Amino acid sequence: MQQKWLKTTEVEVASNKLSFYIETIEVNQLSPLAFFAAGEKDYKGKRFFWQNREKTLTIVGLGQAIVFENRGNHQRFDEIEQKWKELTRNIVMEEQESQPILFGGFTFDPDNRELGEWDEFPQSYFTVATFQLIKKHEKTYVSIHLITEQQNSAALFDELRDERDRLIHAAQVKELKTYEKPEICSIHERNKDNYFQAVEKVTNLIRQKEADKVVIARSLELAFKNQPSSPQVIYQIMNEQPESFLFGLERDHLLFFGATPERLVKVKKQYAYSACVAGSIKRGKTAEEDKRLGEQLLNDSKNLKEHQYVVEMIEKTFKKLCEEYRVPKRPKLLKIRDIQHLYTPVEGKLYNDATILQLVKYLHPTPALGGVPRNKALEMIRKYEKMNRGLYAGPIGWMDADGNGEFVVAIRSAALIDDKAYLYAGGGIVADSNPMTEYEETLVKFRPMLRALGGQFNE
Ligand SMILES: C=C(O[C@H]1C=CC=C(C(=O)O)[C@@H]1O)C(=O)O
Ligand SMILES: [Mg+2]
Repeated sequence: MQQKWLKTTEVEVASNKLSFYIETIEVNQLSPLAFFAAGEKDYKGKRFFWQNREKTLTIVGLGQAIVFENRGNHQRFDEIEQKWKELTRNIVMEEQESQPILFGGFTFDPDNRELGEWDEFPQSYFTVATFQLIKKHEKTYVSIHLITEQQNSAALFDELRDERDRLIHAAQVKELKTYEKPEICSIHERNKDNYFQAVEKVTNLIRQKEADKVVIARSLELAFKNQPSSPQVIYQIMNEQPESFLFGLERDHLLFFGATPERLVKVKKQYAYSACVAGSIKRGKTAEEDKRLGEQLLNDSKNLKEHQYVVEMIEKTFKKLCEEYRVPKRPKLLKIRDIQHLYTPVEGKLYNDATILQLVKYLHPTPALGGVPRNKALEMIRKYEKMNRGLYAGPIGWMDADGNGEFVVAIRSAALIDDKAYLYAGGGIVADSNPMTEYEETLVKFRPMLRALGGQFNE
């Protein structure tokens, strides 16, 4: 096994008896998915996977050095921020190749009371992995994280080194493994009638000026012949959705995974980057038709309105948190495998004390997932949608000890629980929405997950 030892660090955790031990090595040629799969037996339910859209950063976590969970409604962003700061305050990591990463997600709406597949899930769920792989610009680092009260942990740390070497070896053996698609035995459109009623009701309320925009979603339930595995489905989205951000987050029996085109916010050295992604049309079957559909979308007043609400809200947030920022005047097209969207990137230089989790707190939910006005829209979603979104449409992502990180909006996503999967998709309802068109838009938005899970539809 070729590897280069980089650094072992021990830090005292502020205002606590804990110590945080970190050791990082650089390894040659290691497939992140194979490393994830190497944890199938011992770390299932305690793993995560992340890949950015540019494919310059992949992060895999196996095991949990620490878990931050929050079941309360409010302050959940501040609470995670404070816990992470406390844990990392004494870590000096500037310019390190590989840092400890806090990875996890926030549910869409902590005030939603609908029962279902998310009953066990906390409102925020973040972990630092025991074994963390980072692949950054073709270099791969594997770190061990141990957070413990124990004074003498040398023997324990040696065991972790052996375990790390075992995992790396197992991943190298499995490097080129391919996975079949799962076999579906039934697909059920849950609450389909309710969805049509909700869209109609909300459209009417918008026409009566009760709100400007509300995003209504629905879900599909799939049952499989055999229980699919997490590496099996992540493998599919890696092959099929190269233009999207990919994520997978396990907690006990649940894997939440997806391929989203929508960045909520990225922070790098005090610069913040967000994106307004809202307004949709399908891809064309030929280059010509695709171009025509794109032009149609760029000039469609209903979709432009859907989009504009998002731009206004993100711009307002950047104005508050940035000393300078830039918002293009007109949207562009963002084309991914199944769909094209209106897209406006936003960037700015943060005031010194602004943090990524503050941005997440202010931005979530943008009107691409919630609506305008925000609280009114959330009330209507709770009242008419009649499902619990769980992590769907919530912020999911990572941050490091220096405050850099990236969160995406967890759409084009599904929860896999044993031999069932729940897929989610929604769309922005405005005054001139039509229920059938919105329904058809959700069908297109289900495609990425449906395809990955072995579903059939006419391409
Ligand atoms: C709510 C979803 O998409 C949002 C993001 C992009 C375009 C959207 C739209 O055109 O309605 C939605 O606002 C979803 O995919 O489930
Ligand atoms: Mg739409």
